[in-house]
Amino acid sequence: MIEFRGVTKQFPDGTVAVRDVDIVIPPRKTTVLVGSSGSGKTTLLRMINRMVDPSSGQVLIDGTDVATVDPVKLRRGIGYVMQNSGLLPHRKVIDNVATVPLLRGESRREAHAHALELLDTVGLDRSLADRYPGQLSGGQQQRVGVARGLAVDPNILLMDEPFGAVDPIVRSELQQELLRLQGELGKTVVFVTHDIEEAFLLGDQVVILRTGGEIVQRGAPSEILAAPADEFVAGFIGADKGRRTLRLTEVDGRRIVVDSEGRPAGVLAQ
Ligand SMILES: Nc1ncnc2c1ncn2[C@@H]1O[C@H](COP(=O)(O)OP(=O)(O)OP(=O)(O)O)[C@@H](O)[C@H]1O
Repeated sequence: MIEFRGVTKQFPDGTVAVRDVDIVIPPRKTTVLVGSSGSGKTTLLRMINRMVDPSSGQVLIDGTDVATVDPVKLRRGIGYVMQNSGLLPHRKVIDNVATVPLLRGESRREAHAHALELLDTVGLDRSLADRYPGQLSGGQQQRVGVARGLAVDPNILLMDEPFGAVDPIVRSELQQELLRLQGELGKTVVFVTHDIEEAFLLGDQVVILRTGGEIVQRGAPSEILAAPADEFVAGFIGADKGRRTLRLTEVDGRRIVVDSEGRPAGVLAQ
């Protein structure tokens, strides 16, 4: 479990990115932080692996304050997947995936065997292992990014707008792939997006933030859809515009999110 307790982050120039945030992130579930640009999502995510330290308050992982853990050690146990995949362009796919296992002391042979298995896990053909990132499509690069995030066999996977830079069809494939993976692996996933539909599709818990890093509402997608906390949330989910108004419906016992024209936007996991 990850817990934010009264966390505030003020940068040296005076910008308050996050203000007095409390969040409980349950294990083996996906929590999505969603909000408009500048609402503090990335700052919150980076406080989990100490790429950013809070100005006040605490971030705890399984009861331990991360401030007491060596950042390098901490990061080796937490997968991190970012937008544009963050791959090293001059290193082959296999070496990108094997980087952290090598740092952790696995032999080259072990790390490469492990990396090939991870390509299978994320649905990539092993024949791509010897290519360089620039020789892959955007969607393939993102899958390699996910494989690299999983390479340390982390309990926690942090994902910062990982599907933001690909076209809608590939994005939808990657979302489905993440749902499949999560069903198999059961990691504690913390996922950042500014896309509310993506948040409702992927999140067991959705945390909606507004500028200044304040939480406006948190809950299961069905709870937020059923009772938006205020006009900001209603506006964010489109309920005030009659446009893309998301609502819940039930088909064959499954709860489906549909838009105002009845087009399915996603299926709720629970
Ligand atoms: N190193 C920094 N120094 C000063 N201000 C910063 C720094 N990093 C982030 N900020 C500011 O903190 C606020 C929150 O930024 P953050 O990147 O967490 O937002 P975000 O919700 O992830 O936005 P986006 O969706 O655009 O990535 C913004 O106003 C940003 O300009």
